Amino acid sequence: MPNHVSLPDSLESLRIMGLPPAAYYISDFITSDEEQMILDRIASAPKPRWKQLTHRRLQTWPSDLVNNKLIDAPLPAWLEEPIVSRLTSLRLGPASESSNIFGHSPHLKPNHVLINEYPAGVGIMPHKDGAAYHPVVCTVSLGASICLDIHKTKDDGTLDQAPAWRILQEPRSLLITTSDLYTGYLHGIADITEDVELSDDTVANWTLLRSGASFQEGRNVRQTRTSLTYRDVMNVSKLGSKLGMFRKK
Ligand SMILES: O=C(O)CCC(=O)C(=O)O
Ligand SMILES: [Fe+2]
Repeated sequence: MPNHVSLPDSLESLRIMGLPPAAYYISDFITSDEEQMILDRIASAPKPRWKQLTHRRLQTWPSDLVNNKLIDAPLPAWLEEPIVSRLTSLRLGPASESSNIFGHSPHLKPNHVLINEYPAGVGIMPHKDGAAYHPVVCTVSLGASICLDIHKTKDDGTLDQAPAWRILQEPRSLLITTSDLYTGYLHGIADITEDVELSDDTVANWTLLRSGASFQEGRNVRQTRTSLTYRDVMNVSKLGSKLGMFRKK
């Protein structure tokens, strides 16, 4: 297992073809050591950090949004490095003047991380991420592989239950979804214990996988998979720091 990563000069070669614009997949974005370090930090977070839903749990860093607003606060060091500097080093095109993926976002880098833990058999309902975030979403997967389903809406506005595309996310990978794919479609994860019929024909990012061959008979038996979703919350309130100032007086 390599203990370093080599990132491409441009994301263009890692674009997931056949999807609406645009999504990119990097199979080896962090090392196994980095993956384990982050999983350890997540596991050692104080219990009140977890928000327990019916079937899964999550953490939000630096905090929950209130009315789509983030109270200004830094991310903890273990979520900032090495991931954020790697994310902001990724360029969309080959030219040196080409923008990095957060080059048009309000804070020029992600300021918020959602940590979702999915036990086998548990997913997330198809949804859109909504208006709070700049439309660039970076998802780092930890622990195990899982399929993300992309859904269309039907002409009457209701959800098309059958996914239009599937993206397979391996542990230590990065998936970037932007623009139309972010705003015009829904994404979700099925509540199943096994992803099946995985192949070049059914998985949009098959040729970009670390190891398509490891999914024997096209199957991925689900294990606990944790994701880090990095986004830039557009509206940031300085309220927290102002309160801090008042307290000092
Ligand atoms: O865990 C994932 O890959 C998706 C999470 C997600 O869609 C969300 O939290 O909005
Ligand atoms: Fe989402």
